[in-house]
Amino acid sequence: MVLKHICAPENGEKITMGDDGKLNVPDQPIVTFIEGDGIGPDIWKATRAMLDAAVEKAYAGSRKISWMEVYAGEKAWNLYGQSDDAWLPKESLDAMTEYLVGLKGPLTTPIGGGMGSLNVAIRQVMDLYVCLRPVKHFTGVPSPVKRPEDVDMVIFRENTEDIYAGIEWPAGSDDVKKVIDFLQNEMGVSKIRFPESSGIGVKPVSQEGTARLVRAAIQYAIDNELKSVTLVHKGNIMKYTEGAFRNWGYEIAKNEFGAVEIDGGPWCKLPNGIVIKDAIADIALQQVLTRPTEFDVIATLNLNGDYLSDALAAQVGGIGIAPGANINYTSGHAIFEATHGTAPKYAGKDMVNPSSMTLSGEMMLRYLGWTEAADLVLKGINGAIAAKTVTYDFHRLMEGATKLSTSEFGDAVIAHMGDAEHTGDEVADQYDQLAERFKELFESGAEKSSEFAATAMEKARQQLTAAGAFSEEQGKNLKVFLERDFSQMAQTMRDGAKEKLNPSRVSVGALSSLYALLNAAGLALSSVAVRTQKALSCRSGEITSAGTLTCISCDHELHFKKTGRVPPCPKCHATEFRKSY
Ligand SMILES: NC(=O)C1=CN([C@@H]2O[C@H](COP(=O)(O)OP(=O)(O)OC[C@H]3O[C@@H](n4cnc5c(N)ncnc54)[C@H](OP(=O)(O)O)[C@@H]3O)[C@@H](O)[C@H]2O)C=CC1
Ligand SMILES: O=C(O)CCC(=O)C(=O)O
Ligand SMILES: [Mg+2]
Repeated sequence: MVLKHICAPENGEKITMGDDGKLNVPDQPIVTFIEGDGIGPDIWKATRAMLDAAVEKAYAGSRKISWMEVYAGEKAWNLYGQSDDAWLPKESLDAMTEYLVGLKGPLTTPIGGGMGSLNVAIRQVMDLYVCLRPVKHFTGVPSPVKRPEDVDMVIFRENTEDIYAGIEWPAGSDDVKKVIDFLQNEMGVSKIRFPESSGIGVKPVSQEGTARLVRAAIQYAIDNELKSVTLVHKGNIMKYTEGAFRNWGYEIAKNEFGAVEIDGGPWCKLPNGIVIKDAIADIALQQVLTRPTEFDVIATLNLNGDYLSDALAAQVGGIGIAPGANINYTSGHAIFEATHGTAPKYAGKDMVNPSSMTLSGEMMLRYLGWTEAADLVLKGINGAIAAKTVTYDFHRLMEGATKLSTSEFGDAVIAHMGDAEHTGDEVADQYDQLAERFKELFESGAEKSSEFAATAMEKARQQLTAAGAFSEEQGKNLKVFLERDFSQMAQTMRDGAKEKLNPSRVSVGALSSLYALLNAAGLALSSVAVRTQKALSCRSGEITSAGTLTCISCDHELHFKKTGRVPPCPKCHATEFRKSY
């Protein structure tokens, strides 16, 4: 590809899509970015610093993003010669297509005339058919509703069709006269109230477009073990577009996912219990506010999705913390961007909340499989909000908060990435503390043997007991659990089953410490005593690190995302479990 203004970074490789439908992500992937108009440069600068810091902290230099700037909007217009096609240069579209994944700032769209939306153009040209917008409350964020924590939804907005397709003609133009003439004389339309002064827009909604959107939404609900998918439409009025969306949506659920109707339909249920239902858009807008717990995944058309995403964002603290992604799950192309626009009155003031773009970056890291870095971004944002160090939008609604600029907030988030982990359960926190101290002591010693590991673990217990972290007896119990998890994990890794360790869980608590230690020590710890299966099993009441516990009696699985206390089996009440990762 010959590039005029875009410079491919010297270091870095392309992300590609494999034949198996999975992304191949090198350790130094080239990721495109568009700064954007208005507040775009402010939030991009802070976001880049936060994402780079998270990646550096998570992977200590073994992974790094090679950012490549591509141009759109005002910056492109100035750079590419101030012509009509300079707003979104072809080479920018080509580069975003070639490099697959990007992060984008907001772009201005004039109202009531002028060029069409560049944002919509990127989605259409790259065929990014899903606009994915998760809406979730962060503890401590001010909200106008009583229970913002009840809002935990993901919007799947169709991104390439509907009235957003940009097929429209202005009132009085020759084109609109032709269209109205055709409608009246060829199609027998008599319902255009003021034909002489009407503008006309066209709303294409296809079966294929609906199917791929709804398919992605249902798959997401399955992958994330959610309870329902709601098709939101205005199909009572717009029967052959929005009504068809609803009908095609149900067909996909039945034909591709084995859904069966509940009580004669149209609601239906997948074999795993996920309910597929629908709601007319006006009442849906009320119900997401009054009964948010009844919505998990919302699959909807382009315009409805646009309205719903800003309205829902308000319930969890506003548009300053509303991330999003535009994705084609088949080709792998994905451009991540905030839900909000260019907020021109704040442009260049280093004032607005960058979280919307940073959380879009967090979604991007997760999309790349860089879960540990994504978790650190969340940890940093949670930490900054918990410390009440926030930007103006939250500050104006929070008691006793400190107001930070965009860049200062970014620095605060980076600082909080290093906070100690807390599980919320005191004993689980003590266990994580013991694991972390054990790791530190082991790493600081020159010797890397299993004997030294045993010494370091005992020393960690003694030090923390002396420091008052727990009692003598608690410390002894915790050490038994830690020894068990350590041996179990060493065995998993010794069996060459490192890949069985789900990386999304490895970054959490004791599991993270043990993983880092065993990963670094390698074969030196291969002689950690192999215990009997009995001694390696976990029992109800004990503490254990993140992982999967399988009931020895009925094979029911419990998925621990962080360190916690083992409960009795919720299915058969047995008390003994096998652990895996
Ligand atoms: N994907 C995209 O690129 C999008 C582009 N746009 C375009 O953006 C332009 C401006 O649109 P507009 O309707 O003003 O909507 P905006 O989303 O740009 O801004 C509206 C208001 O939302 C609040 N806000 C937005 N971003 C932030 C942030 N990061 N932190 C805190 N508060 C924030 C501000 O509210 P307050 O003043 O109350 O603090 C702001 O005045 C238009 O040209 C539009 O077409 C719009 C949406 C998406
Ligand atoms: O393209 C635009 O200017 C606005 C788009 C928008 O509001 C959105 O995609 O949410
Ligand atoms: Mg919008």
